[in-house]
Amino acid sequence: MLQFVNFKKSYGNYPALQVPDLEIKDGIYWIKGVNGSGKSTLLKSIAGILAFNGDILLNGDISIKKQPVAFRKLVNFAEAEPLFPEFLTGGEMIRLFADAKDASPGQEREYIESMGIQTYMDRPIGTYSSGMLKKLSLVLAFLGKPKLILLDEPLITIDTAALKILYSWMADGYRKAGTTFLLTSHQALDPLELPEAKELLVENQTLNVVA
Ligand SMILES: Nc1ncnc2c1ncn2[C@@H]1O[C@H](COP(=O)(O)OP(=O)(O)OP(=O)(O)O)[C@@H](O)[C@H]1O
Repeated sequence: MLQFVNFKKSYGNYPALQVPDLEIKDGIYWIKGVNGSGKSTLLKSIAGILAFNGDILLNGDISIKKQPVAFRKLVNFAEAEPLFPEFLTGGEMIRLFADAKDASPGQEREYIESMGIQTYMDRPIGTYSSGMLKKLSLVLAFLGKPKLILLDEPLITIDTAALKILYSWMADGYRKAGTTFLLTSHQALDPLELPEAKELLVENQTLNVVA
């Protein structure tokens, strides 16, 4: 589902991450690695936020370099510490994303209600707490018909009820829609909630599938 071809990301002279040749099959993947190993660099590169050398292909033929719009329509990303324009309301942000990602009519309403964030959708994002912001960013990450959802530290700052909802969205996304998930987390995923989760390890400036 995701293929790295001579992938190299450097910051100046520092070679942060290299993945010469690796294919990741459909699934739910927990990306592990110590602080500074390159997990966020990996997700931001796949999301098309960071420039890098080499290529990343989706479903064997959609290249992030050659078909960036098609690629990014199918890949959604929630950042570890999301930053949105503070003057926009959550509802406006969601409508923007729903439009850009071709969400089906009413899809955003289902996610808003499921996460229970409808009460503050008309408030400017600048007034949100970190957990409120995180919930908004998680809703945005599920809009449209993504083939791949990247979640950077999705488990931090959200309350236990929201955590359960996130797990159920992921399980449904994978089992019913065949969406692949790559998520980083310094805390363990609940094996009862996501028994199919496999591990990827970022270590020594590269990425490996854990057997
Ligand atoms: N903008 C940048 N400029 C220079 N170096 C950077 C930049 N962003 C990240 N790095 C470096 O790249 C390496 C990987 O950073 P990255 O943020 O991807 O790690 P991480 O695994 O996500 O870390 P953490 O678990 O602490 O969030 C680190 O050595 C970091 O210092």
